[in-house]
Amino acid sequence: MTIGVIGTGNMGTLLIESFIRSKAIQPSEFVITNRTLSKAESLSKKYEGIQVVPSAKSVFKEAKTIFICVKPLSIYPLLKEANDVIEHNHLVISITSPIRVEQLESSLPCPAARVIPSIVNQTLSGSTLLTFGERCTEEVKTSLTQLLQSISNPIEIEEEITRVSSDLSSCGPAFLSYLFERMISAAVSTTEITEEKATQLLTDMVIGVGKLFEEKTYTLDTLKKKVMVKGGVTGVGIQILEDELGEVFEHLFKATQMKFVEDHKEVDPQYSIKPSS
Ligand SMILES: NC(=O)C1=CN([C@@H]2O[C@H](COP(=O)(O)OP(=O)(O)OC[C@H]3O[C@@H](n4cnc5c(N)ncnc54)[C@H](O)[C@@H]3O)[C@@H](O)[C@H]2O)C=CC1
Ligand SMILES: O=C(O)[C@@H]1CCC=N1
Repeated sequence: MTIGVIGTGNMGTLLIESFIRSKAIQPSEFVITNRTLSKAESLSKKYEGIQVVPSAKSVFKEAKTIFICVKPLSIYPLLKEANDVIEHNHLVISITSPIRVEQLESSLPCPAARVIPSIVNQTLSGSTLLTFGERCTEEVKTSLTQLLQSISNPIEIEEEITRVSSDLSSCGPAFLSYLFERMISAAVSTTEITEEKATQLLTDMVIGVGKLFEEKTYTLDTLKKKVMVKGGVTGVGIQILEDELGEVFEHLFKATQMKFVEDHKEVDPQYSIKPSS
């Protein structure tokens, strides 16, 4: 199976390396390009066999299944530039949230899908958010889902829950890292613990909690109850969280929804189909 990747920044590189790590795709099955070609070339030096080509158009000539891993506004011009070599049996996969699959298919002669990855996919875990265009046949759906299963838990999502799903799955690692940093700095500023020791303890704890969830030992609620011994110290901490967190997460999800509307306002004029909501 030849897989094309256009754009080898953070996410393009992550997908290539994860598919290779999972052994789902051999380096020799990749045809890749990047605007700054040296970035793609450094990947082909790291993984012998990856083929680097000079343009998006060349990727479409060499591969039928193509991941487009560039910023939202760059997608439309890229598809237009490659237009005369895109055929009905290509499959175009975009990895960004503010472009709907209908918008992609409206500017293509072939099926399109959207796969929003997460930085955690590089550990061959976490979700990928999957949405199929109307032109995707059952065969296309099955083979793309199987491919994604090698690096993630593919979850099919409807357009309406795109932003919040990506907030949880793809932005979530950054949100949690921020919260963990705040926990560490508060621990350091209010007690005698060093930043190094606090970071070590928190990191070990997070890895352990992840493993407990992976082993399905506890749900969020049962884990919380197990630690919260009656009359104990955890309950005192949870009470502070309940009293003081306020509506911070409601505000967060509202703010990202508003940013999503702004992103669509920029991207939508490029496509003939406007979003329905
Ligand atoms: N960073 C993250 O955790 C996630 C990002 N995404 C989405 O992935 C997309 C890419 O994000 P990043 O990889 O972080 O960005 P990035 O800026 O690291 O990578 C984009 C790459 O595309 C290349 N590029 C741009 N136009 C090109 C063209 N016409 N032909 C060939 N290469 C071209 C650039 O040179 C750059 O290397 C964004 O739309 C983002 O929304 C999706 C899920 C998670
Ligand atoms: O398009 C998205 O939703 C992702 C989430 C993080 C960056 N881009």
